[in-house]
Parts: sequence; C-alpha cells; structure tokens
Amino acid sequence: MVRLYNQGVQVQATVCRILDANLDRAREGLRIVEEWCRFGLNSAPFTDECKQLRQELASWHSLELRSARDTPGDPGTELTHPQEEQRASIEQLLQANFSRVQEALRVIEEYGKLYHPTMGSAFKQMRYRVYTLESQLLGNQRQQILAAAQLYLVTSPSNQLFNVVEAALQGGLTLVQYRDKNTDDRLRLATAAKLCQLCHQYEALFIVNDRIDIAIASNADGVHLGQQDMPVSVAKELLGGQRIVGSSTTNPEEMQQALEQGADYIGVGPVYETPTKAGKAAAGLDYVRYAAQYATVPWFAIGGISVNNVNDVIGAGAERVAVVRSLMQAQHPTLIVQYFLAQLNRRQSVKALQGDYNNNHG
Ligand SMILES: Cc1ncc(COP(=O)(O)OP(=O)(O)O)c(N)n1
Ligand SMILES: Cc1nc(C(=O)O)sc1CCOP(=O)(O)O
Ligand SMILES: [Mg+2]
Repeated sequence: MVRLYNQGVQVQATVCRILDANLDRAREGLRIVEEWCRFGLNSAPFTDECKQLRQELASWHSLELRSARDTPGDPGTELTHPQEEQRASIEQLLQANFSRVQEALRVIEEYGKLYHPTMGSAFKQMRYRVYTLESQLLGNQRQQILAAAQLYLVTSPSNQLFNVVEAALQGGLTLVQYRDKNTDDRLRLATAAKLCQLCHQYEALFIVNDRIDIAIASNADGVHLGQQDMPVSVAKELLGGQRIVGSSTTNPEEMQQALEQGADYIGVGPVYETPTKAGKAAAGLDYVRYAAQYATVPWFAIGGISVNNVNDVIGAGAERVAVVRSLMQAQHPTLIVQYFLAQLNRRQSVKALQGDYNNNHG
C-alpha cells in the first residue's frame, strides 16, 4: 500500500475493499462482453481487446486488495436492480455491461489515486479503451444487421403504428424508419423513443427520417437523409462514426455523391410513381439496373413496390427493397413481410446457384 500510510487503518481497509469489489465488477462485465465478441460475433480483435483489458485488471488485483474482501459483511451483494432481471436484447445486455464496467473503472480511477501513484491514470486510460470498444462494437453490430437486411419498412402516420411495426418485426423485419412529416417535436420524439425500444427488442435497427436531433435523442441507430436534408458528411460528423446514415438517390450523380460522402446505405427510387411521394417522377427499373451494377454499399429499391411487382424489381437486380404502403396498409403485416422476404431470399439462392454453376462451367 503506497499512499494510505497516513490514513487510519479503517479507512485503508475500506479503500482496499472498494478497489477489490470494483476490480471484480469490471472483470465480470468485461467477461460478459467478451463472450459475445467470441461466440456471437466471432471477432478475434474484439475478443483480444477484452482479454487484454481483463489481464490488465488482474495485474492490479493484488493479494493485499483481495485479502480486504468481506463478502458476508457487504450489504451490496443482496441488492439487484429490477432491470438486471430483464434484458430485452443482446444490445441492451451489452450496453448494461459496458456501463457496469465503465462505472467500476471510474470508481477505481478515483479511489486508486489514494492507493497507488499511477493507478488513477492507468484506469482512466482503460476507461477510454472501453468507450472505444463499446462504440466500435455497437457500430459493427449495426453494420452487420444493415448488411443482412433485405426489407425496410418506412412508416407513415397511423393510429396502428406500433401494432403494424410490431407485427412486421414478428415476421422477421430488421430495419425500420420512422417517417412523419407533420407532427410536433414532442410527440415525434416520444414516438421515436418508443419505436426505437420496440425495434431493439427484436434486434432490428431503428432509423429516423430527416432529423438528426430526434435520432440522437431517441437513441436511434441512424438517420435517413434526402437531397434537401442535411448533407451526409455533416450528419456523420454530428452522429459520430458508429451510427448509420442513409441517403436517397434518384440518379447516378446523386448516388456518386452519396457514396463519396460516406453514406452507409442508399435508397434507389422512386422505382414507380407513388402517392406516398407525390410529384416525384419515377426513376424506373433502369436506375435499379444501374444500382445493381455500381452501388458499393447496401441499397434499397423504393417507391411503389408491392407484392404484385416486387419480382420485377428483383428481376432488375434489387436484393433489398423499402416499402411504406405495402406494410402500413396491410391487413396482415407479418404475412406480407414473410412474403417479401421469401421472394428476396429466393432471388439470393438463384444467384448463389448461378455463381456455383459459372464457377464450375466457366
Ligand atoms: C429508404 C428511403 N429512401 C428514400 C427516402 C426518401 O427520403 P427523402 O428524399 O428525404 O424524402 P422524405 O422521405 O424525407 O420525404 C426515404 N425516406 N427512405
Ligand atoms: C419515402 C419515399 N422516398 C422515395 C424515393 O424514391 O426517394 S419513394 C418513397 C415512398 C415509398 O412509398 P410507397 O412504398 O408507399 O410507394
Ligand atoms: Mg427527407
């Protein structure tokens, strides 16, 4: 014990107990995150970073600190928060454990200053490493879900909004955009926050149309911006690198610009004229064919797409589609989602088979 020589014995023992308990807390939280990195994400770099952090924690966890432990006399062992009993999704579980690790590191950083001359700064650095790991890991999760998404629900105002979205999520939908051009901001934020929670319960991404501020305030996974909205590059700066920014495009020039500015995905449309975006001329299937050849990020054909014409859009090369009315006005959104996904998957299987055939006979 380096720094507590002029404190009372009782104080010294208490500081050691605090450090011991928080070293344990941080290690446990990291272990939980590490298991997901290893088995859930199969990510060697993330797994290694967790392991290195745990090893560094262990190097500080001296016999002196361990000997200060007094589990039977610790009232904290009995206390659990109701939210600890319930985790709605992997994202929530990870976030809760990152918070736990960060809090523990902060406690060690402060009390550690009383215990060892370099403990405070060592744990400050560790805390920043954990912040970086958290944002990289959650950003990476988002990109993976985005890459796998084939159907995108863009909502329209409805008194059945939550029911429709939940029914669609039950059908396997993994990407939802909240779009409402005419509501006041209080209601918009409350609706966005509720939709965001709902989507995260189903491990789906939640995107806010037009509004970066509402996206941040509602904890959304990203924002969707059109040609009249904030530029993609500005949104990326405001949102930080780990949130998704989508961009609407109607022609090759807009696509090029969206890609240059770092859009994570693009909308390609309107494929057909649509009352949902009245007055916007159709870009048509030719633009879908162009996107199939040149888009370098996930792209969603949008505009007038229904169960009746989705196979034409798929035939022009679309692997992902976005819809408003087809789901918002559906009697059975779950079944419609399943139908769209079945058609889009069928196309993927045919493409994979063609690839195999060409490899073997090419
Ligand atoms: C997936 C997707 N693609 C395109 C749009 C249209 O965005 P924008 O051009 O900004 O028009 P509004 O939706 O804001 O009226 C979209 N929302 N989503
Ligand atoms: C919101 C939106 N953006 C479009 C674009 O092309 O940028 S088309 C569109 C509306 C799509 O609605 P529906 O599926 O009801 O036709
Ligand atoms: Mg817009």
